[in-house]
Amino acid sequence: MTVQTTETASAAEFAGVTKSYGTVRAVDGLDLRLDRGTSVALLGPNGAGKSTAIGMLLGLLQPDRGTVALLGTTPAQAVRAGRVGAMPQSGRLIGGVTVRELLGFVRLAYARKSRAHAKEPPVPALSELMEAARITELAGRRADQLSGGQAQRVRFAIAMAGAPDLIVLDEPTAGLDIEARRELWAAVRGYAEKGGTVLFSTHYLEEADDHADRIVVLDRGRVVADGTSESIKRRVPGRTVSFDLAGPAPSLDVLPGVVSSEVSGGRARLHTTDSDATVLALAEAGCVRNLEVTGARLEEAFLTLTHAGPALTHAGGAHAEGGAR
Ligand SMILES: Nc1ncnc2c1ncn2[C@@H]1O[C@H](COP(=O)(O)OP(=O)(O)OP(=O)(O)O)[C@@H](O)[C@H]1O
Repeated sequence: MTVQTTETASAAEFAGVTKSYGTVRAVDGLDLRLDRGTSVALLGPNGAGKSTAIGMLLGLLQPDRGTVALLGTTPAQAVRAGRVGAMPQSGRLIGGVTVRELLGFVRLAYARKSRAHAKEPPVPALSELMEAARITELAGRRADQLSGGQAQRVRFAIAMAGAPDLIVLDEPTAGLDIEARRELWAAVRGYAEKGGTVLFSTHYLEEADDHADRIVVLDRGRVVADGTSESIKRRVPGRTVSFDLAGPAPSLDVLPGVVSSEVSGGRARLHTTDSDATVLALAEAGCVRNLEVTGARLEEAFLTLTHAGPALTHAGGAHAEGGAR
């Protein structure tokens, strides 16, 4: 039998976890194991149960059934020991202090704790923390007078202040512009590259594609897909044919193989189960330029796998790839 110490245990583990609010079952029999040193994206349409799962992982909510373990202990113990850093979806930064003062205060609280438990890793220096979160130039600014992107990076620095083994980010880039999103992800990547474990939820599918080693798709509280981005895309049969319309558009939906179509800004995108036949028919119609045939994108896979899409083809049938779950 393998003995799991807190050092060798998985980063997080849900076993048969269920949580309801009244008659709404937000999380429904969740089994999920997150390995250390990985970046995992939690995807799902609104109401899929992502925040509820994260709330239980952080010990903010108690499961009705099942167990949640965090770094080999209970969520409450791991959080109290500063071993997990969290960026919740909402929450204002306190007013009247500068970013440097706020971070200094949080860091000091962790440093005291770290001295009290000599085994824990030392907390990072303030300058190191600000550099890692890309907020050095904000040090003298009032914490309650920052833009959305700046405030998120400060929250990220707060999450990092205790040198955590795991960070949990609940929709970290919601409402941020492209530049602010890029800055935040650069900071998260820096943490992951040093071996940190990251769990994040997002509605931006390209963020999951770009920043996660593994994607877990939830729908109605259940796991409906689990694997790499590539493996999830492969679950959607067929391919996407895109082209610029060069002339009046034919009836795209009736072309051979086509199951759906959309036209936007003069460019058509067809989802087809027989790309060869579709392309031949388009060539005969002679109305296409800049033709491109690609596999399904994560967005198509997501829409197919969850009730957010028109077709509920696989819901309820969890599919795991690799690793222990
Ligand atoms: N405090 C609450 N009281 C009652 N119902 C709740 C509560 N919190 C969540 N729910 C319900 O539980 C379900 C799961 O919600 P949850 O917020 O976990 O989903 P989510 O995937 O995080 O959604 P979103 O992407 O919109 O943030 C939804 O049906 C939601 O309405």
